[in-house]
Amino acid sequence: MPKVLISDQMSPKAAEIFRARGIEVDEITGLTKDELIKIIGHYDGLAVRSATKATKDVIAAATNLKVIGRAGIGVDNVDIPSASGAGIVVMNTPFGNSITTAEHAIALMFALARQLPEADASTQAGKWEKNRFMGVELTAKTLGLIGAGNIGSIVADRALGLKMKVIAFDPFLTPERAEIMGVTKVSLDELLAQADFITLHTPLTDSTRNILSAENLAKTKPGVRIINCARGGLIDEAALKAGLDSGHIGGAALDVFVEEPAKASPLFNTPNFISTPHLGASTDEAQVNVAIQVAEQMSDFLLTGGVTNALNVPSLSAEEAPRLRPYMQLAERLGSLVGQLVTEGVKGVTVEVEGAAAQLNIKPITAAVLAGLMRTHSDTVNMVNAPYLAREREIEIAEVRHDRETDYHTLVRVTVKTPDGDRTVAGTLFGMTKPRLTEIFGITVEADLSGRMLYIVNEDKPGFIGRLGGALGEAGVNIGTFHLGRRNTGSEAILLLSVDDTIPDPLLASICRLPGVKTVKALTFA
Ligand SMILES: NC(=O)c1ccc[n+]([C@@H]2O[C@H](COP(=O)([O-])OP(=O)(O)OC[C@H]3O[C@@H](n4cnc5c(N)ncnc54)[C@H](O)[C@@H]3O)[C@@H](O)[C@H]2O)c1
Ligand SMILES: O=C(O)[C@H](O)COP(=O)(O)O
Repeated sequence: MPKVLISDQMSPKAAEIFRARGIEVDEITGLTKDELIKIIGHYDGLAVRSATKATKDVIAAATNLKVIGRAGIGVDNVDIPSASGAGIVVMNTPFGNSITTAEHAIALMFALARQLPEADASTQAGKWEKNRFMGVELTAKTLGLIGAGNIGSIVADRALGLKMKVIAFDPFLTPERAEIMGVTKVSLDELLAQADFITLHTPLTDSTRNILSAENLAKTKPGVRIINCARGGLIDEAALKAGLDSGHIGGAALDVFVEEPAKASPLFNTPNFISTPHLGASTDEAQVNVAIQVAEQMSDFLLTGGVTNALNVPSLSAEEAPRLRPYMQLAERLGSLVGQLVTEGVKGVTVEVEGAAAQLNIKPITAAVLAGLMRTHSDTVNMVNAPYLAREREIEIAEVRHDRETDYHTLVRVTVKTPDGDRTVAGTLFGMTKPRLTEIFGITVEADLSGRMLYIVNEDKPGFIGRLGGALGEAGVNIGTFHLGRRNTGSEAILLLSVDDTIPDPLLASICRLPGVKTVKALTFA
């Protein structure tokens, strides 16, 4: 039974779903890094929000971990390259808390416009400072969105409802999408110059870090009010403090900080500054949404292989998974076959699908080919990390879907480009479930690829099979199955035998010395 650790505060719905699906769950929050490292090896899945840091060290200790699920959007607390390298799927729940976070941004915009926290504190202190808190209307003001994805779009929709004009800077926003959203696409400088309110809704990346730098803050309209419910690090906090102190910035509301938890910040107690402790996603509705979603996604993956919202592996629905599984097995074996037979450096891999296979999601098939191919050289390769390792090794990957009639109902063909030329193998599924080799390096050979096998290329001359059988028999090696193919009569033949025992090296050497033998290779398939 798979075992999952929930290491951050999460709606009880998550644990309920795991248990209902037959998965064992431990809920242990507030773990230190060392405590997490000590126990993570026991788990197949780790469910987190933003408090748990799934760092390189944690991942190195996670010897059984297969999936990390983020109940929320931002995955900057998960070292994805390390997870990919370790073959761990990382998934998030990209929409479950979007409305809630957008509403928090709008709430902070109202709070800034009317200085609600300060007015509240003053009133409750018995001061009744009616003249001190003069606000501004939102109607007809310009809201500048930096980032117009899921959350930015919802903020735009709500702001348009408030009769604001909305402009957006987002390099990936198409003019068509901007029109549908009812916003004007602008450059960053135009946004800085025009916006009365600026709200940030981008991830923290190299291109967004300090996007509101001292230089950019200086380009904003005097009195601008700024909201950040996305990620700490998008705004230069020292420059923001200076802008608030000088009065150039009329107000700022931060839900997120460079250092979290932010227990001491120079921004605290600055006039016109509002803060909340990373509450963007904190509503009952959003937390139930993300908890249900993460638990369903992780359970699907652990129980059926279905992949949804993964950041480091192609998606594969729970319905697709059972149909694709035999193909992935076939693909993995074809990859493994070429991986074991091709010794020269692999420069490229082409995966072609024909017949029924051409109707399927090709990405997982390719990932399985690469996993099989590279597993020959590494025990830690799997479908998750194989495409990354291939890219790292500068292996060119191509995928081709054929629409033509074939001899087989369904076919997967793998061609590996090597310095000595292309090497192609192909296979089909018997009864749509059983992987079966159909072609090896241009020669038709039908065989199961499983267990221990012996691959031999020899001159197609009489007497060879008898001599080979004799050599194996004398060494006490039992032949399970025997498959034969040849290019032309009397030319080159290929023999694929399944054998019950490991073939010792001296026996391989003596088979190599049999007259007419060109190549001998012992193969193993999972
Ligand atoms: N405060 C919270 O509790 C909370 C809750 C949910 C999400 N978030 C954060 O909000 C952010 C946005 O979430 P989302 O769901 O809208 O993400 P999203 O991926 O749907 O949208 C992000 C947008 O940013 C744009 N973008 C990327 N680089 C950019 C750049 N250099 N300049 C301008 N735009 C750029 C992208 O094109 C995209 O449209 C994420 O960082 C997420 O982690 C915070
Ligand atoms: O990216 C997110 O989803 C938010 O930052 C929410 O984080 P939280 O789950 O820790 O509240």
